[in-house]
Amino acid sequence: MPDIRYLLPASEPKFKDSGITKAGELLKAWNGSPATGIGLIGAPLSKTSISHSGAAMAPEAIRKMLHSFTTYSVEKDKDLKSMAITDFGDITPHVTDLKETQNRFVKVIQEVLERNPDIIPVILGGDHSISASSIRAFKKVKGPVGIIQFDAHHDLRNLEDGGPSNGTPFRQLIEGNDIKGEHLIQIGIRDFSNGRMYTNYAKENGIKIYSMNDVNRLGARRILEESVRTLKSKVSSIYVSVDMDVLDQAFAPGCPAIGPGGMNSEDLIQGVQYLSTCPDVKGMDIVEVDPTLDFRDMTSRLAAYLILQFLLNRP
Ligand SMILES: N=CN[C@@H](CCC(=O)O)C(=O)O
Ligand SMILES: [Mn+2]
Ligand SMILES: [Mn+2]
Repeated sequence: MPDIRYLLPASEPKFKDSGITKAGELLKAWNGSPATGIGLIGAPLSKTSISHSGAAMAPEAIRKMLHSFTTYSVEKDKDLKSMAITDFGDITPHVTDLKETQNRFVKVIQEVLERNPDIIPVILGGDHSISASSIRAFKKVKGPVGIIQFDAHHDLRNLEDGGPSNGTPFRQLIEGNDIKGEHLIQIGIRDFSNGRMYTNYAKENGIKIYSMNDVNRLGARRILEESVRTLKSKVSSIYVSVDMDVLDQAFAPGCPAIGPGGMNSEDLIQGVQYLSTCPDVKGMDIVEVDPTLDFRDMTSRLAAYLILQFLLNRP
C-alpha cells in the first residue's frame, strides 16, 4: 500500500483507540505447532437442519462479532489482551454428501485435538448435528466424556425418519456407544418444543433433564454446580454443548427454532463463566446461530461474548 497519511486498506478499522484492544485481535491463525488455551474450529454445516437454516455462516459471523468487544473485563479487572485464541479455521464440508461431511468433521477435530493436546476446543456450528461428530472426536482423544447440553430440545429424535440431523446428535452418540445416557445432562428443556416419546427415551436412558421450570426454581448456577459434581465422578472430562435456542426468543432471534419461555442471556453468560472455572470442562460448542435470520447480529454477538466469558477464567 502506498504510504499516504490517512489512507488505509479498507479492511483496517477506521478508528483505533490506543487504550483499547479489540477481542477480535486475540484471534491468531494456527501456525502448525502445538497450541494452548482456547482454540476455535468452525464446523459450517446446516444442510442437516430440519428447519431452514443458514447456520453454516455462523463461524464467520461470530468471529466478526469478536471485534465488537474489547478485551477488558471490568468485573474481574482483568485484561485478556495478552492471551491468544488459536483459530484453526473452518472444516470444509462436502457439497452434497452429508455423511462424508460428518466423517470429515470427526477426522479433522480428532487430528486437531491429537496434535494440540492442551487446547480447549470451542467448536462453532453449524446446526446441532455437528455435536455428534465433535463429541465423537473428543471422546476418541480424551476418553469417556460427560456432556452438559443447554437446549430447548432433547435432540434425541429417531434416526429412521430423517437420518442424522440437528434433531438427533445425542441419540446418535448414545446408540453409537460414544456416551452413556447417565453422562448427558440437558438444561433448559421447554414446553411444546418436544415429544413425549423423546422425554421418555431420555428418562429410560438415564439422561438427567433440567426443564425451564427447574432453571427458574433452582437457578442455572446451582444446576451447573450439581451437574459438574455428578459428571466428574463418572467421566474424565466434560464437554459443554450450547444450543443457542435454549435462550428465550427475545435474546436469540437468530436461531431457527426460537420460542418463548427460555433462559435469559445473563443466566447463560454467568453459567458459561462458571464453567470456565471448572478444570474438568475441556471443550465447548456453540450451535444453531443462523446469521441470515439474526437481528443486528444479536445472536452472533452473544455467541462471541460467551467465548470471551469462557476465556475469562483460564490461566
Ligand atoms: N437442534 C435443534 N433441534 C430442534 C429443532 C429442529 C429444527 O426445527 O431445525 C428439534 O429437534 O426440534
Ligand atoms: Mn434446540
Ligand atoms: Mn439442539
